[in-house]
Amino acid sequence: MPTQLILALDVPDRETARPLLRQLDGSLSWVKIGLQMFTAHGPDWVREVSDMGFKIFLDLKLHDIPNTVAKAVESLSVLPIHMLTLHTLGGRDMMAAAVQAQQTTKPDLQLLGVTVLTSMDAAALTAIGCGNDPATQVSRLAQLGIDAGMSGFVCSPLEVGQLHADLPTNTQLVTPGVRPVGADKGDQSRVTTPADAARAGSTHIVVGRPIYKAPDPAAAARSILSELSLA
Ligand SMILES: O=c1ccn([C@@H]2O[C@H](COP(=O)(O)O)[C@@H](O)[C@H]2O)c(=O)[nH]1
Repeated sequence: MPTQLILALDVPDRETARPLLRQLDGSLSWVKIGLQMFTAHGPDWVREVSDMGFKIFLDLKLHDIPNTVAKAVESLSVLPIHMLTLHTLGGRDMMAAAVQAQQTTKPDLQLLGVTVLTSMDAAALTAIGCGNDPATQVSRLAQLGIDAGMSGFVCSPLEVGQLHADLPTNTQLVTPGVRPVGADKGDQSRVTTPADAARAGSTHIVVGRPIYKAPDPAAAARSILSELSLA
């Protein structure tokens, strides 16, 4: 399966998002709804984007005690979503409780564990008391997630090769931290190009600002898709 492109739709409101989605309809299958739009517009927005024909990656990065996360997964299971994130840092029991809730309520939902945020570099990990470099920490958290029954992970494309080698072959490896050559990195630290992410084995790449801030978002998306198809 070729690497899929997911648009991170981090815009302030529906009035901004709707025309963007209409422009991108036809070239894109996946839209990521994250904290900004979900806190503003909630489940109704998820249903609206799904009704437009997009597959939904709901990126809420759940992180709480096991019972609370499991109940949140149950509540979210009524929504038309295909992927949902939680933080692997919540630990094995939290992930296992989430997996159990997902299997009972929505067996086709992919639960993805966020490993080390792509905005963090080695110094940022040291500052929170983690002695591992990002690659070692990503591998450790992903292995914990596999033990808990998780179906995939969010990491930087820089770690995908190692995870590919270490994890079961059907593991979804979803990578933000992707920038076309010359694009502004913004607050991202661990980045590569779409082509390099595809060659490393990302199953999906997540791209936001380089598309929705581009003068022509549809052209920006087409260019990334073409880069993925040639990789
Ligand atoms: O480690 C992570 C986890 C999630 N994200 C999300 O991906 C997008 C990236 O947007 P860009 O504008 O392309 O930087 C954004 O929604 C993040 O919340 C991430 O970047 N890193």
